[in-house]
Amino acid sequence: MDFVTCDLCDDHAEDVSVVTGLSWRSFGGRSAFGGQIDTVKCFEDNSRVKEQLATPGKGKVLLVDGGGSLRNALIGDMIAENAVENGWEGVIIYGACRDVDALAQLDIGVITLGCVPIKSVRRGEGQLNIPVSFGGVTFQPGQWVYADNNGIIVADKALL
Ligand SMILES: O=C([O-])CC(=O)C(=O)O
Repeated sequence: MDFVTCDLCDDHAEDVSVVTGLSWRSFGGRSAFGGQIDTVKCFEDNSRVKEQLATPGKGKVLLVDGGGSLRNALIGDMIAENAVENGWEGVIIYGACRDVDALAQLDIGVITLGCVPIKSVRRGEGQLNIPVSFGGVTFQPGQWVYADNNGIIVADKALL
Protein backbone atom coordinates (compact mmCIF):
# COMPACT_ATOMS: atom_id res chain seq x y z
CA MET A 1 0.00 0.00 0.00
CA ASP A 2 1.39 3.31 -1.05
CA PHE A 3 0.28 6.08 1.31
CA VAL A 4 1.47 8.34 4.11
CA THR A 5 -0.90 8.84 7.05
CA CYS A 6 0.00 12.55 7.17
CA ASP A 7 -1.40 13.01 3.66
CA LEU A 8 -4.52 11.03 4.51
CA CYS A 9 -5.05 13.31 7.54
CA ASP A 10 -4.57 16.42 5.39
CA ASP A 11 -6.87 15.19 2.64
CA HIS A 12 -9.60 13.71 4.86
CA ALA A 13 -9.48 15.90 7.98
CA GLU A 14 -13.24 15.57 8.53
CA ASP A 15 -13.23 11.82 8.23
CA VAL A 16 -10.33 10.60 10.36
CA SER A 17 -9.71 10.09 14.05
CA VAL A 18 -6.09 9.95 15.17
CA VAL A 19 -4.73 7.69 17.88
CA THR A 20 -2.80 9.90 20.30
CA GLY A 21 -0.68 9.72 23.43
CA LEU A 22 0.92 6.32 22.86
CA SER A 23 4.41 5.33 21.68
CA TRP A 24 3.99 2.74 18.95
CA ARG A 25 6.72 0.57 17.48
CA SER A 26 6.65 -1.08 14.09
CA PHE A 27 7.97 -4.66 14.00
CA GLY A 28 6.58 -6.15 10.80
CA GLY A 29 8.15 -6.24 7.35
CA ARG A 30 5.54 -3.73 6.12
CA SER A 31 5.67 -0.30 7.70
CA ALA A 32 2.58 1.11 5.96
CA PHE A 33 -0.60 -0.92 5.88
CA GLY A 34 -4.33 -0.50 6.15
CA GLY A 35 -7.66 -2.19 5.79
CA GLN A 36 -11.02 -2.94 7.31
CA ILE A 37 -10.80 -3.92 10.94
CA ASP A 38 -11.73 -6.89 13.02
CA THR A 39 -11.26 -6.22 16.71
CA VAL A 40 -10.20 -8.39 19.62
CA LYS A 41 -10.36 -7.44 23.26
CA CYS A 42 -8.25 -9.63 25.54
CA PHE A 43 -5.82 -9.41 28.42
CA GLU A 44 -2.58 -11.43 28.41
CA ASP A 45 -4.44 -14.23 26.57
CA ASN A 46 -4.06 -14.49 22.79
CA SER A 47 -6.64 -17.21 22.09
CA ARG A 48 -8.86 -14.94 19.94
CA VAL A 49 -5.83 -13.40 18.19
CA LYS A 50 -4.54 -16.80 17.09
CA GLU A 51 -8.00 -17.94 16.01
CA GLN A 52 -8.83 -14.84 14.02
CA LEU A 53 -5.48 -14.67 12.22
CA ALA A 54 -6.12 -18.25 11.10
CA THR A 55 -9.12 -17.03 9.05
CA PRO A 56 -8.97 -15.27 5.64
CA GLY A 57 -7.71 -11.69 6.08
CA LYS A 58 -7.25 -10.17 2.63
CA GLY A 59 -7.82 -6.42 2.92
CA LYS A 60 -8.16 -6.67 6.70
CA VAL A 61 -6.28 -5.48 9.78
CA LEU A 62 -6.67 -7.09 13.19
CA LEU A 63 -6.87 -4.46 15.89
CA VAL A 64 -6.24 -5.85 19.38
CA ASP A 65 -6.97 -4.13 22.66
CA GLY A 66 -4.61 -6.00 24.96
CA GLY A 67 -5.13 -3.57 27.82
CA GLY A 68 -1.68 -2.07 27.23
CA SER A 69 0.02 -4.98 28.96
CA LEU A 70 3.69 -5.54 28.18
CA ARG A 71 3.87 -8.55 30.52
CA ASN A 72 3.47 -11.14 27.77
CA ALA A 73 3.36 -11.25 23.96
CA LEU A 74 0.04 -11.54 22.12
CA ILE A 75 1.76 -12.38 18.82
CA GLY A 76 5.02 -14.01 17.76
CA ASP A 77 6.47 -15.33 14.53
CA MET A 78 4.25 -18.41 14.23
CA ILE A 79 0.93 -16.63 14.57
CA ALA A 80 2.23 -13.85 12.30
CA GLU A 81 3.34 -16.36 9.65
CA ASN A 82 -0.12 -17.86 9.71
CA ALA A 83 -1.58 -14.37 9.27
CA VAL A 84 0.64 -13.81 6.21
CA GLU A 85 -0.54 -17.13 4.74
CA ASN A 86 -4.12 -15.99 5.24
CA GLY A 87 -3.56 -12.66 3.50
CA TRP A 88 -3.89 -10.28 6.47
CA GLU A 89 -2.59 -6.76 5.82
CA GLY A 90 -1.49 -6.12 9.38
CA VAL A 91 -2.00 -6.37 13.12
CA ILE A 92 -2.10 -3.50 15.60
CA ILE A 93 -1.82 -4.49 19.25
CA TYR A 94 -2.27 -2.29 22.29
CA GLY A 95 0.11 -4.69 24.01
CA ALA A 96 3.29 -6.60 23.15
CA CYS A 97 4.82 -8.96 20.58
CA ARG A 98 7.88 -11.23 20.53
CA ASP A 99 10.20 -12.89 17.95
CA VAL A 100 10.91 -9.44 16.60
CA ASP A 101 13.76 -10.38 14.22
CA ALA A 102 11.50 -12.92 12.53
CA LEU A 103 8.56 -10.48 12.40
CA ALA A 104 10.77 -8.02 10.49
CA GLN A 105 11.16 -10.60 7.70
CA LEU A 106 7.40 -11.12 7.21
CA ASP A 107 5.29 -9.35 4.60
CA ILE A 108 2.76 -7.97 7.07
CA GLY A 109 2.40 -4.91 9.27
CA VAL A 110 2.85 -5.45 13.02
CA ILE A 111 2.56 -2.42 15.27
CA THR A 112 2.57 -2.81 19.04
CA LEU A 113 3.57 -0.85 22.12
CA GLY A 114 6.69 -2.97 22.60
CA CYS A 115 8.12 -6.45 22.87
CA VAL A 116 8.75 -9.02 25.59
CA PRO A 117 10.11 -12.59 25.28
CA ILE A 118 7.38 -14.33 27.28
CA LYS A 119 4.43 -15.90 25.49
CA SER A 120 0.81 -15.26 26.24
CA VAL A 121 -1.40 -17.64 28.14
CA ARG A 122 -4.17 -19.32 26.15
CA ARG A 123 -7.23 -20.06 28.24
CA GLY A 124 -9.82 -19.35 25.56
CA GLU A 125 -10.55 -15.87 26.92
CA GLY A 126 -11.18 -12.71 24.94
CA GLN A 127 -13.88 -11.16 22.75
CA LEU A 128 -14.08 -10.80 18.98
CA ASN A 129 -15.53 -7.84 17.10
CA ILE A 130 -16.72 -5.58 19.86
CA PRO A 131 -15.92 -1.84 20.06
CA VAL A 132 -12.52 -1.23 21.70
CA SER A 133 -10.92 2.02 22.91
CA PHE A 134 -7.37 3.21 23.37
CA GLY A 135 -5.31 6.26 22.47
CA GLY A 136 -8.39 8.46 22.64
CA VAL A 137 -10.20 6.56 19.87
CA THR A 138 -13.02 4.03 19.90
CA PHE A 139 -12.64 1.48 17.11
CA GLN A 140 -15.75 -0.18 15.73
CA PRO A 141 -15.43 -3.46 13.84
CA GLY A 142 -15.81 -2.72 10.12
CA GLN A 143 -14.11 0.68 10.22
CA TRP A 144 -10.93 1.27 8.23
CA VAL A 145 -7.56 1.79 9.84
CA TYR A 146 -4.34 3.08 8.24
CA ALA A 147 -0.98 2.92 9.96
CA ASP A 148 2.61 3.85 9.17
CA ASN A 149 5.66 5.16 10.99
CA ASN A 150 3.82 8.42 11.70
CA GLY A 151 0.93 6.88 13.56
CA ILE A 152 -2.47 5.26 13.35
CA ILE A 153 -5.71 6.73 12.01
CA VAL A 154 -9.22 5.37 11.71
CA ALA A 155 -12.16 6.26 9.44
CA ASP A 156 -15.70 5.07 8.81
CA LYS A 157 -14.96 4.55 5.12
CA ALA A 158 -12.07 3.43 2.96
CA LEU A 159 -9.71 6.34 2.25
CA LEU A 160 -7.78 4.66 -0.59
O1 LIG B 1 2.28 -18.76 20.17
C1 LIG B 1 2.12 -17.67 20.75
O2 LIG B 1 1.36 -17.50 21.69
C2 LIG B 1 2.89 -16.48 20.31
C3 LIG B 1 4.11 -16.89 19.64
O3 LIG B 1 5.14 -17.05 20.23
C4 LIG B 1 4.07 -17.14 18.19
O4 LIG B 1 3.14 -16.73 17.53
O5 LIG B 1 5.06 -17.70 17.67
